[in-house]
Amino acid sequence: MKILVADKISAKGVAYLREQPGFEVVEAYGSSPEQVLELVKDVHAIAVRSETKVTREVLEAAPELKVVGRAGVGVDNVDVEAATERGVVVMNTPSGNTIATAELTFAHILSGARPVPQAAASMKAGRWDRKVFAGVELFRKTLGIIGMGRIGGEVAKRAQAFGMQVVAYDPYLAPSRAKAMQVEAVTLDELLEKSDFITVHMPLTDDTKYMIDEAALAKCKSGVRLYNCARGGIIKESALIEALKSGQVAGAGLDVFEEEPLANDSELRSLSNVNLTPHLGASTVEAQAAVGVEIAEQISDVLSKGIIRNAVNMPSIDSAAIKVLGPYLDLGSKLGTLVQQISPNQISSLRITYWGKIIDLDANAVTRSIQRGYLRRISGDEVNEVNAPYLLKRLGVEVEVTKSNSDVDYTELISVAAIDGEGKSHSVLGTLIGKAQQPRIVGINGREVEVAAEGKLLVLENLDQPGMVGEVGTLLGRTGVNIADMSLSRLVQGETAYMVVRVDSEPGDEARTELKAHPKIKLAKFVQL
Ligand SMILES: NC(=O)C1=CN([C@@H]2O[C@H](COP(=O)(O)OP(=O)(O)OC[C@H]3O[C@@H](n4cnc5c(N)ncnc54)[C@H](O)[C@@H]3O)[C@@H](O)[C@H]2O)C=CC1
Ligand SMILES: O=C(O)C(=O)COP(=O)(O)O
Repeated sequence: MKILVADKISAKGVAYLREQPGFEVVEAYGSSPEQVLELVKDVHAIAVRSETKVTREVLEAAPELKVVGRAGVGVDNVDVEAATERGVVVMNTPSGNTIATAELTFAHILSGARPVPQAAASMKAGRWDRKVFAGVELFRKTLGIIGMGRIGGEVAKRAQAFGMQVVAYDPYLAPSRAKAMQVEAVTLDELLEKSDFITVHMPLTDDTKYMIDEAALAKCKSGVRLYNCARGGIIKESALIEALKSGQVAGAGLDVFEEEPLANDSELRSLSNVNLTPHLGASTVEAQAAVGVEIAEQISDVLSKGIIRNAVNMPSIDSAAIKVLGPYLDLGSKLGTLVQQISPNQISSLRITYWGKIIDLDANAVTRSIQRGYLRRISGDEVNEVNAPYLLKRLGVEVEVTKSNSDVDYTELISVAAIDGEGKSHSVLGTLIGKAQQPRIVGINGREVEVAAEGKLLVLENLDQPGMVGEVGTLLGRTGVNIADMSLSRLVQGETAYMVVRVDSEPGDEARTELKAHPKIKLAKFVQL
């Protein structure tokens, strides 16, 4: 397995990757986009920070790629949509640099209140300017935090230690968390009107882009101080520059920019009331050691064990969960494959129902397995749990999931029904049997059957008449196909019955043609699980 470390991650992280048996590690920092295209052509994993851009083009140039690991939080340098389409897991290390970024934010807040960088520069220049560099106190001032996630929360604690009043705007903030953090949850407008200092801590999205623009700045107190250690573009730079010049904003501290690296001639560089750092939030020894090792372990787990943690494009399953879910994932994948083979090529939806123990587990992962199983014969190797939902959506197939607590005859039961264009349902039912949790098919199209969900199956719907089992047995025997197991079922005597025959080898053309042409057999499908 080849891993490209495209941005500088900690030496410990790289060493961890090198120690893994069968791993080849290539370190290539500061490569041009053209060089990246060349470097990725045979890699299975790419480790990045925020510098290397993993674009759609890069993903297309990497046919072997399984995982992109971001040693840090923001994945804005990765085309997550394109990765998802291609079944590439994108993962980050969400908490390793929280404290580092909260502390840098505080360094900026303090440097905005007390002009330490400017005073220090003046001292270095040989001056003693005591009057020029007076500041303001944080004590009893109001800090507005926009985005109360991991970093916002740590900034709040530090602000409280300084005796600041904290107000927060975060549309997804649970009232209980606001209460626990002793912050006042307010609307964005209230925050803008009340705050002496404002800091932003959320990702750059369509909703957050230019959240602080001319109109928002006009709502702020005159002399407000603003900080952005999250993502460039949350505060509109052109509006901020004007407000810094007019004095509406007394000072600003920026670690991130609309374009990085910041242009040499950016006006921000020449304003005396703004402090700039070159995207240093996560740049502490501790944070880099943490995220470097974390991403190395996560990449290794995906490649060697199939364990996915902190994925941003699929639900994560850790090793403990995999132990419990493993048999369900296997059953789900088989039910998906089976239902696809007994239904028409074009369906409009997949209806999945869970009963029993499974409803208390993370059924999301099982749903993805069913989707992957359904697509196995349609999309081949291209499909996995990451892109299965996307690929089904692209085919126009809706997926409906129901968890039912009604009584059933099994400890757990999964039903997968493919609904065709005419609304007709083609369904399979499966369960896990015994201590070994063996997957079993216990129903097909509303008929009870009982057959191990493995190997080669012949699914037959025949007229319920004497001698059918014998006829099928003779036909298969004559064409050299041995029967391993068989299950019979019917709804009403005299109507059609279902026969599920587990066979040791695939019936040849002769047997298939005969079965299909048989006047008493309405459906004959050979299914490989
Ligand atoms: N400067 C640097 O080097 C670093 C920057 N970051 C950036 O800091 C940001 C925050 O990171 P974390 O706290 O770890 O993320 P997080 O996911 O823990 O928190 C983000 C918060 O933003 C909130 N949010 C989302 N949309 C919002 C909206 N429209 N308005 C207000 N709040 C909204 C979410 O509810 C969440 O609570 C990310 O953009 C991350 O990339 C993170 C680490 C280092
Ligand atoms: O983790 C993040 O979101 C960061 O912005 C840190 O970026 P970096 O790894 O220092 O290039």
